[in-house]
Amino acid sequence: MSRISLSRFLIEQQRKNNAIDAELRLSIEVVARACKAINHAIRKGALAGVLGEAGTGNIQGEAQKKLDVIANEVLLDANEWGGHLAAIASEEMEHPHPIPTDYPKGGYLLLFDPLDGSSNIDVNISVGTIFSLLRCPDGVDGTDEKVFLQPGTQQVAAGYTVYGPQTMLVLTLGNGVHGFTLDAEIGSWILTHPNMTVPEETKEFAINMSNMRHWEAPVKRYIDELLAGKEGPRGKDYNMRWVASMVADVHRILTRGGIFTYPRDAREPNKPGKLRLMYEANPMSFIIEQAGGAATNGHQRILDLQPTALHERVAVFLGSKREVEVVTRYHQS
Ligand SMILES: O=P(O)(O)OC[C@H]1O[C@](O)(COP(=O)(O)O)[C@@H](O)[C@@H]1O
Ligand SMILES: [Mg+2]
Ligand SMILES: [Mg+2]
Repeated sequence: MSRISLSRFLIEQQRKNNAIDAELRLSIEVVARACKAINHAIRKGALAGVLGEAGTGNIQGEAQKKLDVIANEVLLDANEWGGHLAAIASEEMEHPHPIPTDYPKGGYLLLFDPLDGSSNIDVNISVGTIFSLLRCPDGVDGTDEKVFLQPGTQQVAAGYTVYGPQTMLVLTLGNGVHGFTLDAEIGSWILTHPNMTVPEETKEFAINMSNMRHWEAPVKRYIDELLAGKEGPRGKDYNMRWVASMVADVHRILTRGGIFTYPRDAREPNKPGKLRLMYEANPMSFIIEQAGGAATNGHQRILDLQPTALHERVAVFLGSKREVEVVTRYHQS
């Protein structure tokens, strides 16, 4: 049986399905290539001296790990000369990054979380990269932050890489979700999980339970009911998993169903959640919806939210449709 590489898959999407143009295809290829280099650094770990703190902080006030900085640089470096982009935005940079004047430019905006789940790097647990692509309107300066502030419905592609027991890249171009496994010996992403779907029903949830005392009433009610199991109002026993890498938790949900939640809580009342809308919640919501699931902030569909800032935060409930519907309903009553 012939194997379908990411490159062949993307060419087919361009030529047969007209789902993407050449610029978008090349931009996705460049992101995927950079993720191979990040994978290489992660796999080397202590041998390459890449573990531990960088000794710096990002714009969000979070301490950066060495690999946060390395992954950001790898993605920037690859995409500024090889991508067909108008500008790049990252979790690790306060403002959009311009494409140098003498480099080729294009009509797309790339956003990424270069390393997701960075608290897990030093303990050898799965981490990931998340990315999102938007169009940059003609004649508009891509480095103007406002150009990035488009609702998630405007994404033309989104994906993530999970650096786990296998390295996988999961991608949507708005016509389904497809998973590619890195064949490290030949350096190719191979289509191994075509048409991934999230089952509508689930018995598995993901939340950081240690924050329970800070949750709002609808979240507390929802989780209490899951914990009550067969004897409770939901009438079944639920299992819980929390990797603390959104990428790994979402990948599990794409593979076998479940609900992932990172609600708003009372620890930092002025922040509507921990996760970032533009390069965490939006790409993951696009993927989950394309796989038949749902994603809300408890009140509204995440993809419909109008962003107001590049590093804006948002509450996240995503995964199996029925569960997302229940917790969203509880926020409305
Ligand atoms: O440590 P907590 O509060 O459970 O948060 C875990 C969440 O934070 C994150 O690690 C945030 O991502 P970054 O590592 O990119 O900042 C998510 O991947 C994960 O779901
Ligand atoms: Mg993250
Ligand atoms: Mg990160």
